[in-house]
Amino acid sequence: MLVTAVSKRFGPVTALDRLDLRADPGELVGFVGGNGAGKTTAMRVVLGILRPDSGAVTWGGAPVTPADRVRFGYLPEERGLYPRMRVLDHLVYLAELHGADVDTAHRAAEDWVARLGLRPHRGTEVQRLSLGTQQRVQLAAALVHDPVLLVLDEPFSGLDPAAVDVLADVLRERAAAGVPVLFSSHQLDLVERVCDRVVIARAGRAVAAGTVPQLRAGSGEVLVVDAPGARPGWADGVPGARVTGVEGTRTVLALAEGADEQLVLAAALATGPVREFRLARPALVDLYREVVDR
Ligand SMILES: Nc1ncnc2c1ncn2[C@@H]1O[C@H](COP(=O)(O)OP(=O)(O)OP(=O)(O)O)[C@@H](O)[C@H]1O
Repeated sequence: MLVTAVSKRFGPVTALDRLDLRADPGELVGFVGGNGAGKTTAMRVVLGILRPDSGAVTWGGAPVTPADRVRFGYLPEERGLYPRMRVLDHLVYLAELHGADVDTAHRAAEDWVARLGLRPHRGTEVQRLSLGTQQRVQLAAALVHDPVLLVLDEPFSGLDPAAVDVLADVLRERAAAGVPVLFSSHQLDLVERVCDRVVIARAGRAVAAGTVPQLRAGSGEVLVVDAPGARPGWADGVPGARVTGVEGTRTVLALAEGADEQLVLAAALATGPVREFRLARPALVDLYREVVDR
């Protein structure tokens, strides 16, 4: 699946600005970006729900057709299940809607019910389920017709840790089976853990794309300092050190070429006890901040 230079405006708002995006067969791609960066709009364009103002979406080298799209799996942002339908019936119905025969639809629905931990709920009306359980049903709905492409808008949101692990396994497995998988998420640690490649969007453009090691290229190591007594700005005077992130009592700093980390340590110790002081490779969240805040 290839998105080339797609633009989309809503009145005065430019949601997509010559966006490039691709997910190749067998690839698990994480699509990240701040609120309003254009992720949902891009996915809707891929699914044909929105028509782009310009640019192209291709599948297997040709413009995407409605027949292709029937075989795509989509988890929309506005979750859309029939509240009164029972879980298993709902999944069977959706599989049939996508062209599966009755037996295949039943088998697939039962398989996904089991896989996503929905067995106790198979006869329950969707509206009676907890939000996270509804989310599992919605995921099963995106998967039940054995899609050739998966496009998932924040599939991990609302899931408990066990369900996160199951879904991560499912997505990796689908990718290993040759399906291109594209999903959006704000959980950057998760994206870093599971994805082959990451695309970072800002203001409707892909501002960085690649594997996490590729995104790291050119940015040196970072210093992680945990100084619980430090006040904001504690590292301001240290030559060559720049704060790139703060998480709780931890500060992440980028060091310029030749900067002396011992000066950072001295500045940290001047604020009180230091519980952690280490050089690390930047995590995706650090790279993200670099790219998005730049
Ligand atoms: N139907 C619409 N009408 C008008 N503006 C829209 C519409 N859909 C999206 N937008 C605008 O387009 C921009 C991109 O929105 P989009 O939902 O694609 O971002 P996103 O990256 O998915 O954000 P989030 O992480 O908050 O879900 C935003 O400024 C949004 O307000």
